[in-house]
Formats: sequence, C-alpha cells, structure tokens
Amino acid sequence: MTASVRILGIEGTAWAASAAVFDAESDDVFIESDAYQPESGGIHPREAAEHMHDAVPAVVERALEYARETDDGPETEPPVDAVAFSRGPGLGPCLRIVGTAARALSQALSVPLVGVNHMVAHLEIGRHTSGFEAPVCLNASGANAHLLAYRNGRYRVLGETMDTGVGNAIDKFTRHVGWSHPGGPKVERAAEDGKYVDLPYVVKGMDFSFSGIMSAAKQAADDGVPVADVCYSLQENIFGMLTEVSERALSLTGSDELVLGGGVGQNARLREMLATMCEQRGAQFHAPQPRFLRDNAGMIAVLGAKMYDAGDTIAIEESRVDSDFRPDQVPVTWRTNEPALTAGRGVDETRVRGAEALVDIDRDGGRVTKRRESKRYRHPTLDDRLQRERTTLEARLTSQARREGVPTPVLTDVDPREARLEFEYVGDCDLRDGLTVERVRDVGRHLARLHAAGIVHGDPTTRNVRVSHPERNRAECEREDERTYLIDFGLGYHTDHVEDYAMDLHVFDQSLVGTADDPEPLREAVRSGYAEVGNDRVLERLQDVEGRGRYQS
Ligand SMILES: C[C@@H](O)[C@H](NC(=O)OP(=O)(O)OC[C@H]1O[C@@H](n2cnc3c(N)ncnc32)[C@H](O)[C@@H]1O)C(=O)O
Ligand SMILES: Nc1ncnc2c1ncn2[C@@H]1O[C@H](COP(=O)(O)OP(=O)(O)OP(=O)(O)O)[C@@H](O)[C@H]1O
Ligand SMILES: [Fe+2]
Repeated sequence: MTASVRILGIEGTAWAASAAVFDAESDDVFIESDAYQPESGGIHPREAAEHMHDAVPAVVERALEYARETDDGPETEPPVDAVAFSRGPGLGPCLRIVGTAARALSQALSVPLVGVNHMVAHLEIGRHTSGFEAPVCLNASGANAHLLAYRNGRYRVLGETMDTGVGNAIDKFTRHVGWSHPGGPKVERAAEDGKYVDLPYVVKGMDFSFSGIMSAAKQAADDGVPVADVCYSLQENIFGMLTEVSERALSLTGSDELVLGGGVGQNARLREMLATMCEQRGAQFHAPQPRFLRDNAGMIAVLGAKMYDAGDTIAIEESRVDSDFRPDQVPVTWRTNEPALTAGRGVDETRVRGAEALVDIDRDGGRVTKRRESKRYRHPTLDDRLQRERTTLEARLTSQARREGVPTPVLTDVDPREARLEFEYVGDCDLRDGLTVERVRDVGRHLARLHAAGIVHGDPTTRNVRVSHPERNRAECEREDERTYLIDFGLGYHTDHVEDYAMDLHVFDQSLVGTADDPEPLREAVRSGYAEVGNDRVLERLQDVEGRGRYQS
C-alpha cells in the first residue's frame, strides 16, 4: 500500500478520453485527456466509441507512468489503491469501452474497482475544491442540466431540464448556423459583439426547458437577426434561467452555498451571473477550475477516493455500465453529516426574502407587501419584462384561483410598475415548516381544482403554501377550518394542456423530495388528494414526466 490513498480515474462518457491520478494526502490531481473532435456535425456515438478505443489506453498509460514516478511505496505494490471509472450516464458504446478498460486494469493491478456516477462527480468536485459543507449544486453540462442538493443519503434532483441538456441545446444552434462542434465557446465569443433581442424564457418552479428558446433562436438567425445578437441573447436568457432556478433552490433549501459543475460552467457569463446572484442574496459561490468543469477523469478520481474510503467498491460482475444512470440513484456512502434545513422564520420576523421578492409582513395589520427585486445578474430589459409580467399575473391568478374555491390571500393593492403587491396575511407558517399528510393532500385537491379551471400555479413548492400551525398560534387552530393556502402565482398561466398540469404536480413533488424527511407518504397524499377532485389523465401523464430528464444526446 502507498502511504496515502491514491486513485486512478478513467472517464469516457462522450468526448473526453481521460485518465487521472488523485493523491488524497497532497490533494494533487494529474489529468491526461484526449478529446474527440467530430469532423462534421455533433458527436457521433460510434465515432466517439472508436476514439475511446484508440485513446483510452494511451491516456491510462500516461497516468500510470505518473503514478509510478510519484509513488514512494515499495515497488512490488501497485502504484494506486483503486481504479475508479465513469459508469454513466453517457453514450452506451463509449461507456462499454471504458468499463472494459477499467475492469481489466483493476484485475491487472489487483486493486478494487469503484463505479462512479459522472453527474455526481461533476458536483462533488466543486464541493471538494470549495470545502463547502452542504451546497446546492448546479450541473450545467452538455447532455444534462440539474439542480441538486443532498438530503437523506441522496443527491435530490430539485430541478432539471425538461428536454435537452444545456450544452447540447447551444451546440444544436451553432450547428444550425454552420459552426463546428463544440458550439459553446463560439457562442461565448460571438456574444461579445451582440446586443439584446427578445427570446423565450421558460422556467417551471425549478425545472426549465430549452426547446422553445432554441427554435426561436434558429428562426431569428434565419430571419437575418445578426448572429452575434442571437448569441448574446441566448446567453442572457439561458443562463438567466439557470441562475434563477439556482436562486430558487437556495431559497427553498435555506442553503447559502452554491457550486457549479459541468462543461458549460467554463462560460464566463454564466459564472458572472451566478456570482452576482449569490452576492446579492449574501450567499457564497464557487466554480472549480476549467479543467475540473469540462469532462475529465480528475473528478472521477476525486470522488472515487471518497467512495473507496467509505468501502464503496464494486465487484467486477456487478460493474456493468448504465447510460441512464441518474444522480439520485446513487446511495451517498461518503457523507455522514446531514445538513438541517434552516429553521423556519421566527414568528416575529417582519421581512422575508424569497427567491424573487422581499416580503414585508404586518401581522397586526393582517397585511403583507411583496416587492419583486430587480436582479442585478439579469439583463435589464429581461428583468423589467419578467418583473412586470409576473406581478400582473400574480395579481390576476391569485384572485381567479380563489373564485375557483382554492384558498388564496385576498389581494388588496397592486402596482405593476413598481412590481408591488399587497395581500391579506394568511396562515401561520410555510408548509415546509409544518409538513403533514393532511395538508399535503389539501394541496393535491387545490391543484386539481386549479387545473380543472385551466390554471397552472407554475411554482407550487412547500414554501409557496401557507398553513396554520398549532404550536405557533393556538387560537388560529381552534378554528374549525384549518386552511391550506396557495400563494405566489407569479409563474402561473392559463392552459388546457394535460402536460402542463402534470408538470405542475411534478414541481410540487420535487419540492417534497427536496424538503421532507420522509417524503413517500406525502408524495402519496398529494396524488390521492388530486385523484379525489381531478382528472386521472393528469396523474398518468405525471408518470411520463417523471421518466424524462434521462440522458439525451
Ligand atoms: C454525460 C456526459 O458525457 C456529459 N458530458 C458533457 O456534456 O461534457 P461537458 O464537458 O460537461 O460539457 C460539454 C459542453 O460544454 C459546452 N461548453 C464548453 N465550453 C463552453 C463555453 N465557454 N460556453 C458555453 N458552453 C460551453 C460545449 O459546447 C458542450 O456542449 C454530461 O455531463 O452531460
Ligand atoms: N399572503 C401572505 N401571508 C403570509 N405570508 C406570506 C404571504 N405572502 C408571502 N408570505 C411569506 O413570504 C415568503 C415569500 O413570499 P413569496 O413566495 O410570494 O415570494 P417569492 O420571492 O416569490 O418566493 P419564492 O419565489 O422563493 O417562492 C413566503 O414563503 C411566506 O412565508
Ligand atoms: Fe460531463
């Protein structure tokens, strides 16, 4: 055995044939990579696999040489303690080649094998290099885009793309305008000379989708809008969406640490937006060095070392690869500390900061005043548009929902230009701080009622529901009707699409998984409440929606 743990990492999920050596004691990470560059178009899975076949042995050999050169243990011992490899997600043909190489190496060196989830590695490297205890993680990579937070032994997906990964979306646009792969860096360069044009902006709670904005961007380029302007505006909107959902995740979990992962994280504008957002809300932001952001075996070796330390190795027979491997499928064996959600605000607090707004609370007067803040990270034109649209919608939908029999606060005043709303004060605490099966079932009924009226809430989370809390206000709870109120309709809209109703339920479901200690009975309750009042087709579609967010190349 060497003095400190040393791990050989191998990566090859799509384009980067990469091997690395991580030395836990010195924290030294040696990385050797060989990138696949398609001659035309995007990544071809077969060609990429051929690249892996040709390039993996050489990068592994270089890494092993380095391991031997820097090894101070006896020569008869292997230069590393384990071989860690990317098991997925990724392109099947590539993964299989890397898996075969890793198994052979683990046998040849007589060291254990560690099977690493590539997406968890993208986020763990940021936790490792930042030293943050319990950050929210934004993974912005080619084939994925996830918002993740640790809870009860897993990384929970708080939000994700509903169609393609963020890098792939950008790459498809650059292919359309005839630029070579990868497109991300070219968009970044072109954007330097651009000015803002209007493009779609789609967030649903902490989920988001790129299909609308990408078709509009292609259309704009076809219509003769200067490509620089399209690139600039794509960055403003796409990264604005990712920053907004990151802020919402910080707000929901009460965390004040954010880390970035994935190849798109190399983009300076994205990093700037995230840093500005964190600064504005008093949170800390960390982005690892570029060599750890793009696909690389260093992150595989670093997480491999943590897993190895925890005894989380894998038998050769069980080490098959999984091209759909989701981050929330991984039992997190290497973390023991369970961060508590920050406690709900005290009864006396008079000002609350949400993800979007500052809310001033006048409990005695029975009023709250909500003011959407200008976001410094956002382009001023977009910021202005979103603030005004959302304030108007929130006013309208809050009242319409009540007419449909869904408890909401009475709107007493609205000023769209100032992005200001005044409501009746309702409930005693947020559902997040008083989660019960009965209340969650109520939310299911409320959502069903809204949907039946053609309204989508848009951001139903455990913080956007107010409940009466027995310990905080006895008198209140002696009322016969303990009510569950929906608030914050700013992302709502009218629609008759079953898909949109299912998405609404999905958003609530994700917030339960992200904030509850024992989410299963609650997830059951929201479905049963919904079934009492609503349309079964929506619940069926929910199952479909849950199957998405899989690896899509
Ligand atoms: C499953 C795995 O194979 C996949 N990996 C992956 O997509 O490679 P990654 O290195 O994380 O990200 C590559 C993407 O990152 C984009 N990219 C690179 N530099 C960029 C930049 N400066 N601005 C925007 N995008 C950039 C590229 O255009 C490309 O779409 C993933 O993590 O989803
Ligand atoms: N009518 C109300 N009665 C009582 N409390 C309220 C009311 N409206 C808002 N709050 C409190 O203020 C918090 C933030 O409000 P709201 O969700 O509307 O703001 P936001 O910035 O849009 O938040 P987010 O986007 O993070 O959900 C709520 O979680 C709730 O605790
Ligand atoms: Fe990646």
